[in-house]
Parts: sequence; structure tokens; C-alpha cells
Amino acid sequence: QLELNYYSKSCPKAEEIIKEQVTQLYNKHGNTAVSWVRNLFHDCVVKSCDASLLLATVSDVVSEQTSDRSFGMRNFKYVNTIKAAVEKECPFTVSCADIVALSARDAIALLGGPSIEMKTGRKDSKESYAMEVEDLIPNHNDSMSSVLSRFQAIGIDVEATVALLGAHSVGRVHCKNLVHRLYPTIDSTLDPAHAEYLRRRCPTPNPDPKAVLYSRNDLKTPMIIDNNYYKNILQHKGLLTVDEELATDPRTASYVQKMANDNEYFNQQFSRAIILLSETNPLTGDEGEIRKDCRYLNAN
Ligand code: HEM
Ligand SMILES: [Ca+2]
Ligand SMILES: [Ca+2]
Repeated sequence: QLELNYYSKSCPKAEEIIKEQVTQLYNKHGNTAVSWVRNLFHDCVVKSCDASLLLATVSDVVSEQTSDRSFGMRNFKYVNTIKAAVEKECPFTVSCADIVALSARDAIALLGGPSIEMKTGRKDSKESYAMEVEDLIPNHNDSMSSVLSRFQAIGIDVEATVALLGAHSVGRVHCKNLVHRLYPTIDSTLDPAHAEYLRRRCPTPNPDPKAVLYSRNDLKTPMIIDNNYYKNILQHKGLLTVDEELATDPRTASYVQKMANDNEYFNQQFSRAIILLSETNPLTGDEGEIRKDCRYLNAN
């Protein structure tokens, strides 16, 4: 059972230490906060928020980070910084899964999004689910039906799904995920002027995977979680195919319109949705373990 302040007796400073680390990292490398938000999605959708995402590839473990769906994910090394600070205060007490959840919560607040009250008490998985990642995390060009049913399968309703995509109000998309909308011809659903801009950001149809070519998601408030995402997609300036679909699909369009009109309503729905996502099917009690190092299973 997850509960508020699960560590109040075993490690009363845990949440404070995590927040302090997340803030320090944000001040040095602002995009770490963006990463913590994406980490929550990619971890929680795969089985649960159980830090399965954080396992590195070693002898008999294949990391979920090697999946194509994890393309562009960054800053994993700084999770170790947060975990080390927590271990120093309370060894073997605070799970990596709760660090994934709380770092996302703190990042959302730092990025100008809502302040969210979050339960804790998650345990860490004893395995990586690399082979299941592609079945569970939607692709950038999946149909809205497929996206909605994947979220629905983990208890996230349509309105909450629309709110979660608001995370694309920060961060970036690499050209690899964009060029199919730009070449050989421009996707007719894309705003023509924005398409021209994106062609300048991504000048060739086959971007060199080693060259870091990307566009920011939101040109107006690129580092703020706000409802500008919905304004962008209503103007057909969403970068991914799923962003465009969200604005036009009859099941989602009215929520998009409401969120575009009202940042307060977006914040409320985003908070609700982040809680649903973060409480999906947790490992609790005797299940799982508390990893010493988030990259590796404990030796037994
Ligand atoms: C249908 C669902 C979703 C799809 C298909 C999707 C897909 C993607 C793709 C393709 C990228 C760009 C990767 C790159 O090229 O570097 C991205 C970035 C991002 N996504 Fe999503 N996403 C979805 C939902 C979500 C959700 C629910 C969240 C969080 C609540 C989220 C948070 C982010 C963030 C923060 C970034 C920017 C990462 C960075 O700049 O480092 N996404 N997403
Ligand atoms: Ca997971
Ligand atoms: Ca924004």
C-alpha cells in the first residue's frame, strides 16, 4: 500500500534530500528536470513505477534504455547523484522507484507546473522488461485509438491522457522522429510555416544518428510545463504525429480546447493524471527490493 510520507519514520529527510538534489541539478543542467518527467512515463508504463527503467545492461540484464522507444533519453547518470545523497543519510531505505516518482514531482514544480502531493512506498523491480517496452510504450506515430487503449489499460482515462501529453510543453524531439513528416513531402496536417522551420532544423531526410539534430517542442515556453502545448497543437505545430492527432481526434479535441483555454484546469488535470500514472500497479511490502545502486539488482 502506498502512503503519504512513507519514509517519515525510517528516513524523515528523504523527500527533502531528493528535492534538494533535484533543485541543484536543475540549477546546473536545467534539462535534467525534463528528463525526470519523461522517466516517470517510461518507467511507470512498463509494469509499474518500479525503477525497471534504471537497470543498466550487464551480464544477464538488457536495459530498457536500449529500446528504440527510449531514443533521446538522457541524464540517467544524475539519478545516481540523487540516490547517493539519499543512501548517505539512510542506507538501503529509500527505493529507486520512489526516487523516479519524487524526482518527477519535484521537477514538475521547478518547471512551473503544479505542486503535486505524492504517495511513496514503492519497491524496485528484480528484473528489466526490455523485451516488453515496445508493446507498452506508444510510438510517435501510433494511432490515437492505440494510444488511448494503452493508457486505458493502466487506468488512465481519456482526459488524463490528454493532460499527460502536456509534458510535451517542454523538451525536444530529434529529427529521427520528425523527418517522416517533412520528407519527401510535407505532412499536409502540419502548419506550413512551422514545417519550413522544422526543415531548417532537420535539413536532410536521413539524419546522421550521431549528429544531435533536434527541435524544441515549444518555442514559446520551452522550459515551462504549461498549456502552451495545447495552443501549439491547435495551430498544427505539434511535432509528433500523436501530438497532431490529439488536437483533431473527436475523442480528445474538446479536452485539448479546454486545456488550451485554461492553464488552471490543465494543472488540475495534469496533477490528477501524474498521480494515476505514478500509482499504477506498484510493488509494495515484501515485493521487489530496495536497490543499493539504481543501475544494478542487489547481489543475493
Ligand atoms: C502517446 C504517448 C507518447 C509518445 C508517443 C511520446 C513520444 C515521445 C518522443 C518520440 C519524444 C522525443 C524523443 C527524442 O526524439 O528525443 C518524446 C519526448 C518527451 N516526452 Fe513523450 N511521448 C508520449 C507521452 C509522454 C508522456 C505521458 C510524458 C510525461 C508525462 C512524456 C514526456 C516527454 C518529455 C518530457 C520529452 C522531452 C525529453 C527531452 O527533451 O529530453 N511523453 N516523447
Ligand atoms: Ca517500470
Ligand atoms: Ca511550455
